Amino acid sequence: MRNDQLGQMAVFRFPSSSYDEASGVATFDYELDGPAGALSFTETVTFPVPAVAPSEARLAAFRQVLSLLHLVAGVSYYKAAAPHQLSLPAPLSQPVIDYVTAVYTKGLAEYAYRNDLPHVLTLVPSVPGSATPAPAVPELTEGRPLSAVGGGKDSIVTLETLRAGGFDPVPFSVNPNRIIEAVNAASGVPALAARRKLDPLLLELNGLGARNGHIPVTAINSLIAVATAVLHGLGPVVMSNERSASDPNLIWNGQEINHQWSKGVEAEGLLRDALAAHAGLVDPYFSLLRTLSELHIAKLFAGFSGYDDVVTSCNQAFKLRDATARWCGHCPKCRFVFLAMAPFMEPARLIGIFGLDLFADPAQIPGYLEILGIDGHKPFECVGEVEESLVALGLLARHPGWSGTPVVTALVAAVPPEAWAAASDSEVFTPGGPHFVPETYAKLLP
Ligand SMILES: CC(=O)N[C@H]1[C@@H](OP(=O)(O)OP(=O)(O)OC[C@H]2O[C@@H](n3ccc(=O)[nH]c3=O)[C@H](O)[C@@H]2O)O[C@H](CO)[C@@H](O)[C@@H]1O[C@H](C)C(=O)N[C@@H](C)C(=O)N[C@@H](CCC(=O)O)C(=O)O
Ligand SMILES: Nc1ncnc2c1ncn2[C@@H]1O[C@H](COP(=O)(O)OP(=O)(O)OP(=O)(O)O)[C@@H](O)[C@H]1O
Repeated sequence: MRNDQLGQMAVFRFPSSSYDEASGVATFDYELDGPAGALSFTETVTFPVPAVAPSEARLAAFRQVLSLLHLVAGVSYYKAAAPHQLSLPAPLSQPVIDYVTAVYTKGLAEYAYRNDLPHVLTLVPSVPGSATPAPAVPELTEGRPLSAVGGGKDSIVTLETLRAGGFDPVPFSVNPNRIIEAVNAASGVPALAARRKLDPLLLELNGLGARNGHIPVTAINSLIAVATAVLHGLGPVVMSNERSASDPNLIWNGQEINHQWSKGVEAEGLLRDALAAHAGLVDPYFSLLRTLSELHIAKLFAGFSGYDDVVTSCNQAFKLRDATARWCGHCPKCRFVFLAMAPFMEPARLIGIFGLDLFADPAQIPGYLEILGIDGHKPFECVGEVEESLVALGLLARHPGWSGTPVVTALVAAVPPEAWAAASDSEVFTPGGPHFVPETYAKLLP
């Protein structure tokens, strides 16, 4: 199939899905169709098979979560062509339609912006009828929490906070690579894992120049985590998504473009409502760190030195091919995390974690000016708010170990007086904003 044929695709469909209880393999089929012909894709997710067979009620709820995952995981294949029609396969309740619509519009907003495809922002799926919401079944989400581990500082803070609070969390990851495995080993807690495999045809089409871009991967990982928790008789899925994940990078065509949309609080609320309506799950998913800034989380992370040799937040280390061993040292996320951790660590410790000293290298200055809001817009990466970066820099200017370094010196001189005035320590270290943390867990937060 040539690239211009892909451009003519008119509709994206969800032909079928299946689940094999013995092997734990779920299969999700997708189809792009248009005047130049159709293309079919199959994605598989292999769930850990529970030692004890789940009850009928649990299995029924699990299958409902799988049917939602089928819809959401389609974004990877939809984006290869971005047709105007999204044809959902079955009657759905309104909260599910709302969530799926948001995943394909707001979750793909960065992709739409970068590929200049404004129609994606206003996509309206076609649905063959409406379904009645499921009755609530509270016992399906009572149990040990499942703590999603991505290998970075945030999920380590969550895992350790849950442990310290006596919640006995089960670490869980999708496609754990050697970094996540090393983090799990450092925690000493036995972990669960699911394996997700993209259809190789997608990568082939990418190679031929198909449309490509960012997808709301947290939405997919979250649903795989919820499905695993339900299957294994565990409690809520606890995420580590911070306050700043809800902040857009820019406005385009009157709509917010947020690289981290599926980590934001709007996505969290919509997903919770969809899981309640579709599978009867009560409080199945929340982010423990929702009210905290990235800087606050970095401060908490500094209290857990047992992960220094393994923690890695750089996205380059999580590519399917040619991944870096740990921190790449030259992306916005590396810059931001180095800046956020530095006020709370002596140079030797932080340089040990990263394997290099970003503040010794003047070539890092232009990238830092973006993060500080002095140049360009907030980078399309998981970085904190401009205010947090300014507060961190203010702390570094007074830090004996860091204040005289070439990068800190240059950045302190570059920040205009009005920017310093707008940055307030108290806001950054005061938890705030909307969240869905249940009462029993909220007491764990500072
Ligand atoms: C690791 C990474 O940043 N990947 C993005 C990158 O992909 P790249 O081509 O450099 O390498 P691969 O990750 O190996 O992917 C190969 C292609 O496969 C497709 N694909 C991959 C995963 C998936 O779930 N669906 C897919 O369709 C895609 O076509 C890849 O080209 O650039 C891509 C294009 O811009 C991005 O789509 C890749 O992003 C991954 C889905 C990914 O895992 N990204 C996370 C690191 C990420 O962005 N996390 C956000 C969370 C935001 C959210 O709302 O969820 C964050 O940390 O802020
Ligand atoms: N492979 C994965 N499997 C399960 N959950 C994941 C995976 N990758 C990320 N997550 C979860 O998704 C959320 C967003 O991921 P993100 O990469 O921002 O977090 P992180 O790795 O904990 O920390 P950092 O921001 O330092 O990278 C977090 O709650 C994280 O635990």
